[in-house]
Amino acid sequence: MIHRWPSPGKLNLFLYITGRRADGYHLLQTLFQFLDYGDQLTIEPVNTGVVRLLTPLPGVAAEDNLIVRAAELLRRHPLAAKNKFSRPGADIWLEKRLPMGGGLGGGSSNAATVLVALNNLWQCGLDNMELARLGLSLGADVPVFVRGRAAFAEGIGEILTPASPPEKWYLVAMPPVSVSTPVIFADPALKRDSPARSLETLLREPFQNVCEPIARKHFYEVEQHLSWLLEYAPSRLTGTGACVFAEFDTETDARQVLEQAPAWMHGFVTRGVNVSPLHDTLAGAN
Ligand SMILES: C[C@@](CO)(OP(=O)(O)O)[C@H](O)COP(=O)(O)OP(=O)(O)OC[C@H]1O[C@@H](n2ccc(N)nc2=O)[C@H](O)[C@@H]1O
Ligand SMILES: Nc1ncnc2c1ncn2[C@@H]1O[C@H](COP(=O)(O)OP(=O)(O)O)[C@@H](O)[C@H]1O
Repeated sequence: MIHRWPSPGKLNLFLYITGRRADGYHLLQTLFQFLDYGDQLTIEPVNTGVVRLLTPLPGVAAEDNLIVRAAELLRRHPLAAKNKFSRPGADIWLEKRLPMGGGLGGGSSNAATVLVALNNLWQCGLDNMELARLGLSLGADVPVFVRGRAAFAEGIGEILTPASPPEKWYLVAMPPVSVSTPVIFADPALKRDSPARSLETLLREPFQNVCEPIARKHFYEVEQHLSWLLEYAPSRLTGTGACVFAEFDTETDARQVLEQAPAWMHGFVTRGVNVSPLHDTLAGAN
């Protein structure tokens, strides 16, 4: 049986850095919301003991692909041995819509979708907490996608408090550059001393992303896209970039601005959602 699973994008509605851990990782305070837009994974569970990704991503070796790494992690988990297949394996196809290095969390979301979907299809019986813990070893943003609730994240992204920000409409613009997260985090000018504040306080203040001035400085395309959007609506960088988003109260308003966009700007309009489309699918599968 072949199954289709959504792998949604995310936005960081705000992002502050409050310090660093001893290992150099940055301590964040960020608000995650999902997008009703993203990649699609088609998964066929098979009893071969082999995980295959049949749609390679240019520039990413299969063994480095977060889809394969997530599936292997679950396959080797002691509890996965108890699953319905004697030799759990999977054939996986990816329809990629989220730009890589876009700050929309595509790779992390792909990993989370594989963990949640294969846990269901192989009937491993791991709970979301255990899947999120497994996911954290693949990337800081995997746990929020596994848990599937909009959340205020602290630590390096793994301390999650569910949140319910307004579900606005967004015009997400995709500058044609891939921003590597370490490039932004390595810049000495990055503001790393924001005071740690409560979610209530942060929700009352104007939302900011401290990575934005760094991404604008390093990448002309980010500067160009953000400057254009700011003429029409409140707009910010997501994550460490490259994507930027403008927020609107209605879909019509967002679409009107996209229609006026210059030829060099590519983007899409979608709604922010506080429950991940992945979890809507999971609820339907059970
Ligand atoms: C900062 C965020 C906000 O969403 O940026 P985006 O990647 O979404 O743009 C993410 O948490 C990023 O998560 P992710 O992209 O998975 O980063 P990882 O692969 O875990 O880490 C890549 C590298 O970034 C640096 N890094 C990452 C996360 C963090 N809190 N502090 C760091 O200093 C480390 O040098 C690490 O080796
Ligand atoms: N399945 C995958 N989808 C996207 N990127 C992946 C995947 N597997 C590994 N990667 C690597 O992870 C990097 C970050 O990708 P992505 O999560 O899309 O960006 P971001 O973290 O900026 O949102 C990519 O540049 C790529 O090298």
